[in-house]
Amino acid sequence: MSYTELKREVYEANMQLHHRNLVVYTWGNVSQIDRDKGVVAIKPSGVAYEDLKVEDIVVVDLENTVVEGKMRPSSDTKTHTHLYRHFDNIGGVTHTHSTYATAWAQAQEPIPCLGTTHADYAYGDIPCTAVMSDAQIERDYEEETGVQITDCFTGKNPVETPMVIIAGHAPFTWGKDAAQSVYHAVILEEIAKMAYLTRTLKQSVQPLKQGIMDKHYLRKHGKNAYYGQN
Ligand SMILES: O=C(CO)[C@@H](O)[C@H](O)COP(=O)(O)O
Repeated sequence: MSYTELKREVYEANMQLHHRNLVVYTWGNVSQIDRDKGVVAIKPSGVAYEDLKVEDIVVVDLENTVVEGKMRPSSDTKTHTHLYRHFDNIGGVTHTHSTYATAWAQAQEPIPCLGTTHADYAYGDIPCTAVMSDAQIERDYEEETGVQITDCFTGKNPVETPMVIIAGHAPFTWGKDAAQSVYHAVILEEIAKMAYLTRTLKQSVQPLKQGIMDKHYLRKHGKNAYYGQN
């Protein structure tokens, strides 16, 4: 894929965030990787979606060096590239401050699987990262945000749960490309809203039984969550 095609796909995905009302003003960003070229196209920092143009999309390498583009890449670039370096089966990453997912992130609580809608898209809780240490914040907040995400996915498959909430911050989602990472961001916001409303209706409601989660996982992935059998 040429840089032009990559930038076009990333531009369209960012505009989907805006059209789906998942972002306000300049919040959030979407990227996509071209693994053959070893580059990532990402939204420029501080640009309102209404003003965004395809040519504004910035191309960086996996060490965050700009290889094409006049604008500064998103302030979250290091988080995106960290995920691409550690999750080798993802092609697109989205970050938003969508209201309900961000509320769960600010509460520093994982989103429990309270219904089959959730079970269709994520296996078990949607994880919340651990609170970052002062040393991590001092070192490099954006890079350490990526570390917090990959740490909380130790032993978990990022394809089975393509979403996470960052304690005290907001959500990140991913997928096979930028468009699918945005799709997962839309789904996450709906799941977060349903979970919040469910808990508001009945605080003591329990998560789905494992058997139901397994059935939904089997239907979606064609294998048992635990046993990996087809
Ligand atoms: O999380 C944050 C700020 O808390 C950022 O994601 C902003 O929401 C967007 O930053 P840029 O991509 O414009 O640098």
